[in-house]
Amino acid sequence: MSDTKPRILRSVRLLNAAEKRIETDFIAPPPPTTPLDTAAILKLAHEFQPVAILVTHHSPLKGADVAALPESVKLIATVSVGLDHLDVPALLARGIAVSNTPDVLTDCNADLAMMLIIAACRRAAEYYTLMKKGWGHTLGMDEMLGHRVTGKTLGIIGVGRIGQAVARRARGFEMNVLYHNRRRLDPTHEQGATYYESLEDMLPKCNILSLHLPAAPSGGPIITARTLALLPRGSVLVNAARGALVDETALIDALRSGHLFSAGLDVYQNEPNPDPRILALPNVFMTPHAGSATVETRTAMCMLALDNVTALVAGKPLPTPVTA
Ligand SMILES: NC(=O)C1=CN([C@@H]2O[C@H](COP(=O)(O)OP(=O)(O)OC[C@H]3O[C@@H](n4cnc5c(N)ncnc54)[C@H](OP(=O)(O)O)[C@@H]3O)[C@@H](O)[C@H]2O)C=CC1
Ligand SMILES: O=C(O)C(=O)[C@@H](O)[C@H](O)[C@H](O)CO
Repeated sequence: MSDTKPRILRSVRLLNAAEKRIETDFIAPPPPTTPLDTAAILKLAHEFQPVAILVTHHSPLKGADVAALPESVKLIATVSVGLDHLDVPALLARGIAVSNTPDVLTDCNADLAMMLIIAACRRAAEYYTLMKKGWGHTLGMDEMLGHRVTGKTLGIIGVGRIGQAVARRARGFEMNVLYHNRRRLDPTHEQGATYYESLEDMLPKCNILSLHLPAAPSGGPIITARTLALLPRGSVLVNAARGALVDETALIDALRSGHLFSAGLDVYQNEPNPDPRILALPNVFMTPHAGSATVETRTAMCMLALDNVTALVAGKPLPTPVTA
């Protein structure tokens, strides 16, 4: 090991291609066998004095954690597009650059959102549970019926990279796509989707609502008892964005009462231990925050995070800097 190579830390073991690159290009401790929490990262950072730290949303760096980073750290490279685990203004104010991994995960997250939409509409969780129990009786003509996906009205909150990719997929299912952002897209990017400035106007028209906006660092949930009540009875909620966007008690009430037919969830307020009341609901199809969890995407995310470190140490512009 030559000490002329840059010293870096990562909070998780990366994919093999990225681990090989770390061996060749950087000096780093052995890959963690389990993800490091924030306290462990800070401790190691003081011992190791890295120039950059690769983190994920499992290891937040906010408030006092930012102040506690050693002077050696010049870049926090998050292996995620989401930034809600980082106090970006505080990091930038300390002169620490921030990078993330947009675009490379867009398609896989949109694929997973479509999986949740279809699974929630077609009762995949209940079918799977029945089959694992051994099935055992021929279903009646009107037993365990789901809802058709083709042709339905899909509302999307947050039509950025991932939201637009979901909208493209939805068009393949002949869905009518409505969307809400704080600002209307340039009409050339709308591709037939209809903009609603107000959720009050959009939600009553949705059969399915899919969330693809970021969680604001200090913001409350956008899906509450009030916004859920605006959805038509029998509609479906999908969240592959962030758990903090949904008031889970309101969601549970809506699923129990039948106001919502079902939900498809990849993210939860309390990860990795979601509310047991959600786990107990039959009409929720759940995945474990796996929106980007493919070999191809996770490899690309790790490599892009390292590309940012390489650029930083070479004094070049970061490929995917976070500016505010
Ligand atoms: N489940 C998983 O594993 C993954 C989850 N994600 C989540 O998906 C999120 C979106 O990623 P990506 O599409 O790349 O991000 P983008 O920044 O491209 O898109 C976000 C969109 O949300 C809109 N938006 C932001 N705030 C609001 C608001 N308060 N109300 C309505 N719309 C809003 C923005 O438009 P405007 O500014 O006009 O409002 C923008 O169009 C990430 O932040 C992350 O949290 C991402 C990857 C994997
Ligand atoms: O990109 C995001 O915002 C994500 O939430 C995901 O891609 C996770 O970062 C990924 O699961 C690594 O922890």
